[in-house]
Amino acid sequence: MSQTDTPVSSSETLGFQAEVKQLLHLMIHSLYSNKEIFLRELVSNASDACDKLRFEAIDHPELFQGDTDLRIRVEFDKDQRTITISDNGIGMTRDEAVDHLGTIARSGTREFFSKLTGDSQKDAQLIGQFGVGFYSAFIVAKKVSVLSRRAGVAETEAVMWESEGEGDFTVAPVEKADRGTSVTLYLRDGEDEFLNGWKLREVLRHYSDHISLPIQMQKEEWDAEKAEQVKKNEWETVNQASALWTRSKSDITDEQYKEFYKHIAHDYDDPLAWTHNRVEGRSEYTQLLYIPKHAPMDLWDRDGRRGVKLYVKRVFIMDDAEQLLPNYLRFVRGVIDTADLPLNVSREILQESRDVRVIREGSSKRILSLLEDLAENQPEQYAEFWTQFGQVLKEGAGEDAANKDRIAKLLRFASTHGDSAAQTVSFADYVGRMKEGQDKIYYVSGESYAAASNSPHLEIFRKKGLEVLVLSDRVDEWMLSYLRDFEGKALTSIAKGGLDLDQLADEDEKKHQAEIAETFKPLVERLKTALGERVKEVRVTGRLVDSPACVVVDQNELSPHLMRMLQAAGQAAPEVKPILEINPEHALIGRMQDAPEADFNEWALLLLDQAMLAEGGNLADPAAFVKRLNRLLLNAGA
Ligand SMILES: Nc1ncnc2c1ncn2[C@@H]1O[C@H](COP(=O)(O)OP(=O)(O)OP(=O)(O)O)[C@@H](O)[C@H]1O
Repeated sequence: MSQTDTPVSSSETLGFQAEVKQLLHLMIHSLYSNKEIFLRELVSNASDACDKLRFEAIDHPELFQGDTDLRIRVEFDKDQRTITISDNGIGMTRDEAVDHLGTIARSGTREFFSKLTGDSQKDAQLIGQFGVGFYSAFIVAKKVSVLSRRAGVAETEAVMWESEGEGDFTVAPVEKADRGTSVTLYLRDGEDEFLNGWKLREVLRHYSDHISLPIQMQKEEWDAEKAEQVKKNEWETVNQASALWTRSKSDITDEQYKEFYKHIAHDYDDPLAWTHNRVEGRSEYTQLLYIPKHAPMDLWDRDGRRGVKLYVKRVFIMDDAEQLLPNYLRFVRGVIDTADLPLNVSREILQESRDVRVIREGSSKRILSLLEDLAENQPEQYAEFWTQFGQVLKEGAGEDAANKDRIAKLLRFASTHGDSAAQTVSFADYVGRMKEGQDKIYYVSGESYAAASNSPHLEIFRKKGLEVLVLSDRVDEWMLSYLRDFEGKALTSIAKGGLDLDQLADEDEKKHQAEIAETFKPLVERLKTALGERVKEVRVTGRLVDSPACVVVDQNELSPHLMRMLQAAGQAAPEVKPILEINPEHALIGRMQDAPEADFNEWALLLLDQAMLAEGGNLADPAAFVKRLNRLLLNAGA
């Protein structure tokens, strides 16, 4: 080997960030049954380091210093009981080693640690979602040494980072003849199975075959005299060493697709589905896109990591290329490799490029097709997808006008049909169950499933057996402002006034309603006087069965739920006065009519307040409500 590790000055001992200590502990205890993944993680880092160098060298070719054959090497030493993974990639300076190997800079770190339960089985699952990375070396190693020299810096400015994976690590300046990083693992007792060329090759082929760079090991030959494999002074490549996405689909096994996903997505779990296509013609690009099984920790983080890596003619250009997919598909992970962009493309150029627009449209369509296929042919998988990413996909109804109709078909909702909070009903299911004469898709919205599904507005729908979609995700109201109908059937809130159920009522019912309205006119007038400015209108309704009253707003006004959301977000929302609708058939309304004039005002206010509460609203003066309620209860008992 051409590298030395003679310290040229004293070393420094530094402490790990608290989370690193926790992660190390967790990893060693929970991933023990799958320990060979350390090799995948270290090879993956080596490959990323080479990609980074190749990218920096586009503008600074001198960084190569004549050595352009990027490769990864894996060696083992039976006597020392070590395994070394080395690369001639970008390398690290002292500060980079301290930052990258002593802390966890990833977004979502805090959420991750707050979710840990102490139950190692559950935590092992979580750690998979978090991605394990470099620290997985400590699953098999009692000590890890990282010798690294950043491309472009002097031989004397290399760094030696060492740790036993307890609370701290040391860094010392050293010399290193060539650029890149060597990670040496001093194996724990009992891990000798990895000190074997055959075993290492097997693990590499299994987990790292998709790596596009050559992974080399020393050739070995059987020595009959010694009766053992003897290493030769020659390197051989043990993987296919071609970028996976450039291979033809028929040459790639599912296992290879899955391993590649784990490499690029930093996920420990298999993906849910993927799509791999080469587009030729006016624009030329290859896409290999995956849908993960779990939502990443930073899905709702504005600065969260996006998942698509951009390559130009096989050269890695950037992670996180957010222009390649619309925001509502931010959960997709994968690679897009294009021949249409220059190697020195910047994020700014990406933003304006027509070619990028074409890729984005093409990729969105591919993902939507993949989802349609899942929904159609693997409904259980689709349900899994929906639980994890449904809320994000709903954003698409507003964000992607061109694909709005396709997205609408992919949406799933809770509904009164199944009376369950599970979002499993599509618009098509709903339309298929519509009653004769029904031309609208009805929905009710609220802060939670419980609040929405207990809304008094639902009573008449339940009575008539009309299905209503129950919407309670934060994004729903926003989505509804873009999605007004589905295949010509208007999406209609049942909490808005002017609900036209007439077409579904028979003649007798209509007559009955008209008579009642007439009979109760005087009561309505009294209520209007009593409530004054508090309400926009008071009227008799046929939509209630069990409740005495409810509040509604006009069709073109903001729903009370949306208004509360706007207020909670600190936005100015116009004041909307409610319309109070009363159920003349309710016993309480009968009681009111007979109440002495002095009590009538109290009853009126109580009726309005309880209708507001039932609908999920807040009362301006809750204490007054309680006092009034108690007084009337006492009177009733008297
Ligand atoms: N061989 C290497 N060459 C250069 N830098 C490296 C190498 N290995 C690790 N690093 C640096 O250390 C950082 C931390 O590595 P680590 O594997 O823990 O996390 P990651 O690769 O960013 O993400 P993940 O944990 O999901 O794999 C890397 O992002 C990189 O900057």
